[in-house]
Amino acid sequence: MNLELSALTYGYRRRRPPVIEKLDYRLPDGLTVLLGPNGAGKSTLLKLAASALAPRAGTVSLGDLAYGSPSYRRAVAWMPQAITPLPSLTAREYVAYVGWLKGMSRSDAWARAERALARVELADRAGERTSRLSGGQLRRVGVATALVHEARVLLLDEPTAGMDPRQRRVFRDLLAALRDEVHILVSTHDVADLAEEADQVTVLDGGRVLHTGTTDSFLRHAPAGTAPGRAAEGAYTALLGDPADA
Ligand SMILES: Nc1ncnc2c1ncn2[C@@H]1O[C@H](COP(=O)(O)OP(=O)(O)OP(=O)(O)O)[C@@H](O)[C@H]1O
Repeated sequence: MNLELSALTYGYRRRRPPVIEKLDYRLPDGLTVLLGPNGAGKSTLLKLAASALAPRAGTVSLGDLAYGSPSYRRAVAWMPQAITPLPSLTAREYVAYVGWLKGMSRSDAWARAERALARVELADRAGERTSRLSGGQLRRVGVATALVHEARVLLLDEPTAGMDPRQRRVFRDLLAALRDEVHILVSTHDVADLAEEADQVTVLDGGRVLHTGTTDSFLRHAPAGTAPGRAAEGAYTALLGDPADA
């Protein structure tokens, strides 16, 4: 059961051209990285997929779940760019609260919050107030909120932005460990960091899918002679054109 967008169109302002126009996209299995320049429409696409925005036209489907229904929202977890901590709640309370909001019983949510925090390696911080966690830890709490209600699709908007290299490593390992259980779509500007580890790479530009396919097929766009370790950047630049011309 894969998330599927068909002829999806969305614009923030009626009189302006849409930001996303007639977009067809099927989220593959595993870990997919969503790349694209500023303003390409990555966040908008993730919000539409999460049913946080209502499309102007087109459809979003996930099996037979009704788009935007409580069961759809339980199956699809979305982590926006900025996670606001609820200062008075501990990490465990926060994760359990999200589970409860998604329709779980209090006791279930509480028990699974513990497990979800262990999965993101934050069991030892479960009793810490969210306001005292670092940005990277807060994003791992965000992933735990998806695991608590056993989402099938995880939509992550620039989760590694602002993380130091060690935090990024922890986060990459976490996504790699989850890729067999959930379909993950993660937007990022860390081209080199995430793209080479992904199963699939999708490049969005001007609200259109410029490329989608396996990581190997993406990396093949790198010009011949690209230095080892620069393949992802080379492929990205080749697909989008030289930044000096942008
Ligand atoms: N709330 C909003 N109101 C009006 N226009 C918006 C709004 N949010 C986004 N846009 C516009 O929609 C377009 C796509 O924005 P979006 O945030 O989806 O791009 P993005 O690829 O995620 O960019 P970035 O990499 O900078 O986060 C941009 O032109 C942006 O200015």
